[in-house]
Amino acid sequence: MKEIIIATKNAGKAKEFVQMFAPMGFMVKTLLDYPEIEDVEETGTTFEENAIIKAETVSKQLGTIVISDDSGLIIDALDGKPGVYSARYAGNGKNDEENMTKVLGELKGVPTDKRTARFCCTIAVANPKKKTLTFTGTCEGLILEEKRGEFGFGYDPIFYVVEKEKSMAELPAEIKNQISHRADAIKKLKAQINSVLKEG
Ligand SMILES: O=c1[nH]c(=O)c2ncn([C@@H]3O[C@H](COP(=O)(O)OP(=O)(O)OP(=O)(O)O)[C@@H](O)[C@H]3O)c2[nH]1
Ligand SMILES: [Mg+2]
Repeated sequence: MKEIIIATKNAGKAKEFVQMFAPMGFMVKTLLDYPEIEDVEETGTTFEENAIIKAETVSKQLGTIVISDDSGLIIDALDGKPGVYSARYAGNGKNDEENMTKVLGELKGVPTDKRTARFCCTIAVANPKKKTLTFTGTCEGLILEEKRGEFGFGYDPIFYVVEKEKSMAELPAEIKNQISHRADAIKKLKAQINSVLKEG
């Protein structure tokens, strides 16, 4: 079976990579399968920089092709925050609930038309023998005033997808995986998958 290694410890992302790559016959491995690999520090200021740092660091250690995903939420009324700090917006070690509570507090009183936001995802593919490639996807939406829905992960319960009239967490995985920022980036990656996964 063909195998891809995703340099992530985020179980929500890992599940979506499995859902989107298993139908193509890929076995997806993540850093949960490589406990010896230490956390990679995300020192970049953009999704692209962080995606490249994660993929290249792990690719060097494993000596093989490694794919990473750096993603997050950009909120216009907060000048683009939480952005690359999405995972740790409420502080290091804080969780999705605390991050959402912080965002909702900061947007209190902001009217609907000013609550525009987008999810962004950059996937990097690092190959020890080639230049690193990146693929970026986005998904537009609005930030709700309260959480809705139980599916997905991260900020999905407060992210409203206008054309579906539902929060991202109210959409089943099959739908999220057609419209999300990650789906958009993965579509671009899949279009070049054979050359991307060539070792030499
Ligand atoms: O509602 C959401 N739906 C999504 O589809 C989604 N994708 C990303 N995010 C948020 O952005 C952070 C990424 O930060 P991030 O790329 O550094 O990942 P991470 O630190 O969680 O894991 P790793 O891949 O670095 O190991 C995550 O924690 C989430 O808060 C999402 N939220
Ligand atoms: Mg991270």
